[in-house]
Amino acid sequence: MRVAIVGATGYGGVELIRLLRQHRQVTEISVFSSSQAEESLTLTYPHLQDVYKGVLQTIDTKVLASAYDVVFLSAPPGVAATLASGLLEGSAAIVDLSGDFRIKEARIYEEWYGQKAAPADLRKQAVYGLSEWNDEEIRTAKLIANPGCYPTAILLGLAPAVKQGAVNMNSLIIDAKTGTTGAGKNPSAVTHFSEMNESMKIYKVNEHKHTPEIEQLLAEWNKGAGPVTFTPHLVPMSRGIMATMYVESTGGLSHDDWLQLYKDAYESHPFVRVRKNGFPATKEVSGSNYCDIYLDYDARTNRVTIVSVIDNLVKGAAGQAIQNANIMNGYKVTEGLDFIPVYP
Ligand SMILES: NC(=O)C1=CN([C@@H]2O[C@H](COP(=O)(O)OP(=O)(O)OC[C@H]3O[C@@H](n4cnc5c(N)ncnc54)[C@H](OP(=O)(O)O)[C@@H]3O)[C@@H](O)[C@H]2O)C=CC1
Ligand SMILES: CC(=O)N[C@@H](CCC(=O)OP(=O)(O)O)C(=O)O
Repeated sequence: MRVAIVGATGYGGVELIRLLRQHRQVTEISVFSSSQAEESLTLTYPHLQDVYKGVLQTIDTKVLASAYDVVFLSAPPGVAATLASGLLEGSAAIVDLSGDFRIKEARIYEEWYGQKAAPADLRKQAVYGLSEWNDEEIRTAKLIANPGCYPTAILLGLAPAVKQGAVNMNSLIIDAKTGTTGAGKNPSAVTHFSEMNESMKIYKVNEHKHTPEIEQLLAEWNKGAGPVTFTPHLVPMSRGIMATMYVESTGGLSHDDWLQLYKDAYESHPFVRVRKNGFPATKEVSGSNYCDIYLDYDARTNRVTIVSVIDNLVKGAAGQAIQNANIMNGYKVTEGLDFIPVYP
C-alpha cells in the first residue's frame, strides 16, 4: 500500500508516520505540506532523524490521486472539503481526519463549524469511519470521514446501550476530559504550559463542534435520541481522553447484565476492551489503538456510569484512520496497530 499524508507536520500526521512505518503492507509513505514543501520533516521533528527520510512535497491533487493507494488528510477543517473532489477523480482512497465530511446536513456543519460545508455530493459519498460499528460500509468506501476524538470515545462507550434501547435517551450527560495534543501543534493561550499545568479547564460548554456529530450517530442508532449535554475539559496531560457518561437505565438490567451487554457487543472487536473489573485510566491506553470501557450500575439512582478512555492521537485520530484503511483494503484490522500501550 502506497500512502500519502497531507498535514504531516501536524500531530495527527506525525502519528500516522509512527504507526504506518511498521505496517507490513505499507511500501511507501510520502508527506505533503502547504507551508514547508521541499524541506525535511526532521526540521520540525528531530526525533525522526535517520528513521524517516521523506522530504515534504507540494500538495498536488493530481499526483496524490494517481500515485497513492490511500491519501490521509490531516489538516484543519475546510482543507479536505476543497481537496476532495480533485482527489476523488483518481484511484486513491481518502481518509479525512477533519470534521469536513462527518456531518450529513450542511446547515448543521455551518452552524457548529462556522464555515461553509463541503459540496453535498461529497458529504453524501463519505462514510463515517467508526470502525467497530460501520465496517460493512467502510469496506466499500472511497472517502472516509474519520470520527472526531471525543465522539470516538463517547460513541464506543454509548453504542451497546443505545442500540439495545437500554437507556432513557433524554437522560444522557457526557462529561469528558482531554489532553493538550487534541488542540494540535500550534500553541495557544489555552494550551500554554503556565495556563494548563496544575489546572483543569472547562471549555466550549454547550457549543463544542463534536456535539452534532455525537447526536447524528445516536439518532441513527435509536429513534428516541435527542440533544445531549456534552461538556469538555482540558486537563494537564499530553495524550488521552476520558469520557464519563451518565445514563438512566430503562430498567430490568442488573450490574452483571450491563457488563455482559458490553462484553457481547465488543467480543469480536480487538481494539475495544471491556474491563472485567474496575474503571480504566487514560495512561492504560496511551500510545495504543485501544478503547477501554467499564461501567457501574447504581440501583439506588437507576443510573449507569460508563467510562471510556482512548489515546486521542491513536484511536481518536491516526490509529482509527489506519484501522479504516485496513478495512477498506481487506487487511487484518490489527495490521500496523498491534502493540500494547506505553506504560507507565
Ligand atoms: N489532535 C487530535 O487529537 C485530533 C485531531 N483531529 C483532526 O485532524 C486534523 C489535524 O489535526 P492536528 O494534527 O492535531 O493539527 P495540527 O495543527 O497539529 O496540524 C495540522 C496540519 O495541517 C496542515 N495545514 C494547515 N493548513 C493547511 C492547508 N491550507 N492545506 C493543507 N494543509 C494545511 C499544517 O501543515 P503544513 O503547514 O505543513 O501544511 C499542519 O501541520 C484536524 O482537522 C483535527 O481537527 C482529529 C482527531 C483528533
Ligand atoms: C484540547 C482541544 O482543543 N481539543 C480539541 C479536540 C477537537 C479535535 O481534535 O477536532 P476533531 O476531532 O473534530 O478533528 C477541541 O476540543 O476542539
